Amino acid sequence: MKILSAAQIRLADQYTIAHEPISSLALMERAATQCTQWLTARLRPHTPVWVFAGTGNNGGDGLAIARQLHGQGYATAVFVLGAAKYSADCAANLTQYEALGLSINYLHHISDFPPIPPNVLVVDALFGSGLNRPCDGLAAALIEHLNASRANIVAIDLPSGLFCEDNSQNIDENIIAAGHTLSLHLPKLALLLPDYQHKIGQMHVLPIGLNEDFIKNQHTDYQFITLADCAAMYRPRQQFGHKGTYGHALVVAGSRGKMGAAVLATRASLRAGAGLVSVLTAECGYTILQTTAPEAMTLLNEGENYLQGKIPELTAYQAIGVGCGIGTETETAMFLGEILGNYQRPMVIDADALNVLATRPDWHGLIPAQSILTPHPKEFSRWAGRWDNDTHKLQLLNDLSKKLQCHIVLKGAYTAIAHPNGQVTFNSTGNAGMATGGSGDTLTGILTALLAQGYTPETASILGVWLHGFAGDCAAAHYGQEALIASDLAEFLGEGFKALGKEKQQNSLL
Ligand SMILES: NC(=O)C1=CN([C@@H]2O[C@H](COP(=O)(O)OP(=O)(O)OC[C@H]3O[C@@H](n4cnc5c(N)ncnc54)[C@H](OP(=O)(O)O)[C@@H]3O)[C@@H](O)[C@H]2O)[C@H](O)CC1
Ligand SMILES: [K+]
Repeated sequence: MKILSAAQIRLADQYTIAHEPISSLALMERAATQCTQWLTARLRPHTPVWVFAGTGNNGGDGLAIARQLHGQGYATAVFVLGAAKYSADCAANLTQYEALGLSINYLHHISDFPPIPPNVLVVDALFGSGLNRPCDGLAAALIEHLNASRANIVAIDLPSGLFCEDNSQNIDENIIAAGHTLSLHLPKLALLLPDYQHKIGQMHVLPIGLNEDFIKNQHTDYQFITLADCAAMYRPRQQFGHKGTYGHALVVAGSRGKMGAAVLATRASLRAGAGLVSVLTAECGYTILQTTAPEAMTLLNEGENYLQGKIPELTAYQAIGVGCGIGTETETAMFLGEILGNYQRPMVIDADALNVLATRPDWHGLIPAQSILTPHPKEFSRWAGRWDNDTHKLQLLNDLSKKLQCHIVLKGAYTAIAHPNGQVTFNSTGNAGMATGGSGDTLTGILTALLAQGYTPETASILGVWLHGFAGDCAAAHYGQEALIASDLAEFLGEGFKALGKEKQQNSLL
């Protein structure tokens, strides 16, 4: 699913209107219907709904939603901010709403702002993708008033006051704090970045039938990965495959006290479909690994408590995942340097391997091109320095990806993957329950297994992050987010592969 700019979305609107063809008013009606259906599927009967509308098409959406809800028996009230020039479709919906004998409350001054009763649902239709300057004056005052009311707010298209892309100059209190944001047809970049998640709430993308061919031809550096996208990348098992077909993954992980990281990465690698998995760890982990991951071969190095000494022959492995729980002892750093110096295929580099390399920039040239690095934000800041806001962070992510020619998976909600070609992929799966120790080790195992099976690094990075999050969603549905632990993730990976297979099969029948 592409992430388009506000200008591109407007072009998609116009193209759809011209080529479907459909009138802009009918397209607005279609958008409103999607929002109304979303609302009525969740509203308790007879919940009063108060729509705060602007004078543009976002406001037009709001007025159409209010009319549709009224038609379904909901008690609605409409408040229009100012009475400046209305867009044609907003004016048309004003007329239609009034034609029902329903009154419109015009807000000209702060004194016009109504107190919001606690049981009212507020629909925010003040501004959408047409916001072209930070909110101020009466608009800012109304946003502050609505936020202060602590009402449940559903934002149409965007929380009013939030720009589609760059909010680096925005002011937090001038943005609606919504519990849910109904993004029309495509997500906007700002809805996928952490800075304003407290304003966006849960994002829902509602299709409104924009012309897909037009969208497909639009260039964008940003994509939001979905089940359909991943199914297209997924390669189901062939009948005559054998374990050699699916590669040999090497997990280099673990040290005394952090052997669980090696177990999690190894088990995830097995569950993610590698034909063979070996795990290279310190001697103290031998019995642990042989017991918890008997399907994997355990290699020992010369270190009792952490990796050190001579490295094994590496040519037998189609992929190596290194870093989980290895610690940052000097001998371990030397061991890592040896591995980097003797392996040229793309690797997965995570956790302590990232921390070791962050302090050794002179070793960065040893990182094989197209490798997959998987920092969490703190590990990333050790590589890229601090950032002021999400826009700056994305720039740093892109810069590092291009500099190293690697795929950088910046874990978070939503996980963002910067690719060396300048593209950035945002993941659509996962939940807060996955913010638990060992979740990253599991992702490293998955990515290593996908590389070993011959997926390209770009595909492996996207598919692996999606599978990891999908397994997390299944685990959260089963255990609840609080009770979800990292070892659950590998157990639900199969659900992700089954979902991909089903989606692929359905599409292939077309
Ligand atoms: N394809 C789709 O996604 C569809 C989206 N729809 C809805 O349309 C809006 C976008 O509508 P638009 O009319 O372009 O703009 P807005 O409604 O977001 O904004 C209204 C006008 O407000 C003015 N403006 C901008 N910034 C401010 C500000 N800070 N303070 C005050 N006023 C502001 C601006 O006019 P100016 O003349 O003042 O510049 C805007 O034009 C989209 O979000 C969807 O909700 C369609 O309904 C269906 C298809
Ligand atoms: K809005």
